[in-house]
Amino acid sequence: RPICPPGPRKHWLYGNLFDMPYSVNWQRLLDWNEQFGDMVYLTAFGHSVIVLNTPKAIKDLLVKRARNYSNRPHTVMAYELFDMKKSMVLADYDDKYRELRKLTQQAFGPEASKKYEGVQLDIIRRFLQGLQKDPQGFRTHTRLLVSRFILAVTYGLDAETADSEFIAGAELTLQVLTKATLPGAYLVDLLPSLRYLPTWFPFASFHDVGARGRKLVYDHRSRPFEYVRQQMADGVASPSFVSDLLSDSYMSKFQSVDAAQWAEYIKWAAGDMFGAGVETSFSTTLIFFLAMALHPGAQAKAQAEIDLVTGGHKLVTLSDRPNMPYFKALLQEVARWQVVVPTGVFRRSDNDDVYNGYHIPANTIVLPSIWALSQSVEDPGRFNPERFLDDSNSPNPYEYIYGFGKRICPGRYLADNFIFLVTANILAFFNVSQPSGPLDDGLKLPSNVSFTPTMVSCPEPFACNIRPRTSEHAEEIAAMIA
Ligand code: HEM
Repeated sequence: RPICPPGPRKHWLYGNLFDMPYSVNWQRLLDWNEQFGDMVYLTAFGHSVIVLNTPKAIKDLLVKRARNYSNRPHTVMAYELFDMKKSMVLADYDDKYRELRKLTQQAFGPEASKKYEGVQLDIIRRFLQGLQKDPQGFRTHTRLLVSRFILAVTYGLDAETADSEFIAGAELTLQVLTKATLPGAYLVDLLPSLRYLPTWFPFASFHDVGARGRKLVYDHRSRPFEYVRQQMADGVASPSFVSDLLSDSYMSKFQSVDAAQWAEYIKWAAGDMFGAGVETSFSTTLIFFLAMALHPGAQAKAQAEIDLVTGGHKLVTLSDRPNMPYFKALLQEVARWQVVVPTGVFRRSDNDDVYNGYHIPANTIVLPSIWALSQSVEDPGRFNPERFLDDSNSPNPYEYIYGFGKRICPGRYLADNFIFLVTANILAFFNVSQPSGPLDDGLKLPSNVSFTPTMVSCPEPFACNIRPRTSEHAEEIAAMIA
């Protein structure tokens, strides 16, 4: 029988428990990559994890052998106790998932995504005004921006409704879910047999956490969904993921279940979008601010290009995009320079497998190291948009930052348009630079920022100066919304 792939030395009692890459240790990932190559294998208490470090290994397993590697890990807390097996992000790769996923890809596909440009620009105008009034609060404004964006495309909520009723609840659910989906965050996930302990048993407090989490998830998936249903019944619903998928043209495409069941699937899929879309888009926008504060030369080049294309005094729109090759390269470099989902979203192998002569046991957690791919260019630490000006030079980050194969991010076209519109309009109207005065408590200099070691990795709080480019720009921003 073939042996498992190589990996760090195992302790006689707890194996690789403390090596498990559930939080991102950049240096360790780099060392493993150099030491073990394509695949790194870790094991503890009967759980195994494989980190895939090369495009070839990722493609061979996650794409070519998709049938075996398209499920997610079943954590006791999130998957079972919170009932997240109903969600799209954690659902098993079965017929129901495939059908729902196909329709989601249509609803958020390249063509369909364009219809959200108007609502995205509305939200961006408010964001630019927020930045002008309170530039130091750029992190808070960015969070509000991306939350409004996701609630607008998922449920068609306008900014006022989203702010007043739904964002706080969605944020709270996201916090609780983020912890629960991390394999091993709760003892019950390391020792799943604990879940059979009765609720009154000491150490069984995870039952309470599970029951509270389940209620929270159910509430915050139902409320915005029911709101849209009511709006549809009243004939006033804006276009959105939910109103599209509940419409007759989509309903008729879904073969295997009745209307009530279909509505339940859509409710759960819609509830996933906040968790999947907010943190990723938030982090990407912050990384953009960081890159611009640190690289004034790249910023000036991008602004010169924007001015040439738009005349310098109007909102950048998607139609401007084909004429902005430098900005395209700059966004590719932002995406590569600091990837936001460094270890991918975990997968699970269904059956035993053999790859390159190595045994991969069934139920292994599989991590495609998006970070390793981002580092496989010349001088990876250097922020250098020029590397993407000649398309053939470096692998295109959009081929890995959104994941792989059957579970590749279905929000990628929406996210891509949105990130373009947000970042191009920041530079159209503002200069971003290093802070000049003393720093507020808890803030770092852009040159000194570290990134959270979480599945979606985000820059820690940092300071930067954000000022309208000229007094004319300042007036234009102020006039964007009366
Ligand atoms: C810059 C922004 C984004 C990045 C970098 C990103 C990245 C990713 C990655 C790496 C995955 C895992 C794919 C895999 O398993 O191979 C994923 C999954 C997913 N993303 Fe995104 N994403 C972004 C924005 C969004 C947005 C805006 C939405 C929704 C509107 C979204 C919805 C989803 C969903 C639902 C999944 C789960 C798909 C499944 O399991 O079938 N993402 N994303």
